[in-house]
Amino acid sequence: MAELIGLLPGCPASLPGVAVSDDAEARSRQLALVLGMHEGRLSLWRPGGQETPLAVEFNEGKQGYRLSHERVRHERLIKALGKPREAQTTVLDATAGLGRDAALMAMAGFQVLLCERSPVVHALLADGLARAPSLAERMLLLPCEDALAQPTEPLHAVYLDPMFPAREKSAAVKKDLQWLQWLCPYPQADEERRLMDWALSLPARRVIVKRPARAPLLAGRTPGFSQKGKAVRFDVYPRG
Ligand SMILES: C[S@@+](CC[C@H](N)C(=O)[O-])C[C@H]1O[C@@H](n2cnc3c(N)ncnc32)[C@H](O)[C@@H]1O
Repeated sequence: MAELIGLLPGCPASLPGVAVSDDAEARSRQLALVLGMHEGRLSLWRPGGQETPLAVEFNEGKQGYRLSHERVRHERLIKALGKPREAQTTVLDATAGLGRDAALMAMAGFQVLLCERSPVVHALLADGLARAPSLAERMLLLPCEDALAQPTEPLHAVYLDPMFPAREKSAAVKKDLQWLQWLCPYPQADEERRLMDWALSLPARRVIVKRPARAPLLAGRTPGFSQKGKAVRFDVYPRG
């Protein structure tokens, strides 16, 4: 599907898509989405659409609020991570997406390695990090091709948040989530199993999996315990 994205002037080189000169051309070629610079940020939007373009922004709005130092320790994800052993504070976020969860972990004091396999999402994330230098000191975005690589350094945790189909009834699924769903296909059962096996094989003290509250277990694996919220839960697989 990625070839249906229009790439406006100013996009990073070598992204999958078709070069277009402006929004009007993207619309006339019936492209579903365009990527380009909007208000100084690399952004994704629907050609001719009224929605706010999607960009990674760590400093403003709801995300900026969630990232205040006082707030992050109340986040379930941070509780699921538990206390790191001294000098072993690195978390590998293997499904980084727009980096929201990774930023929470970084604000809580972890060093976060980020993998993202979608080149377009990777480019949005890289752009957001370039505009948030103090956060970027604790968030290292690995090259796109390094997804599912084999890090050798001891990790505190591996974090997985694979795509999961939105609930049928939520007609109000936000546009940016819809666009992300369009860019990043849902994993098939065998891919979920590979992802989980890979995560469990890494030198980490725990694997944490984010799921919608009522979703089945990832790859059918029973966790040691879960941090449950109304909408999502974090399944924790301690590794000793
Ligand atoms: C639900 S989103 C993650 C959202 C993220 N936790 C956040 O806070 O923004 C899932 C992301 O994982 C990525 N992904 C899925 N499988 C992957 C893999 N094997 N390696 C790297 N990224 C993967 C998808 O491209 C998608 O961007």
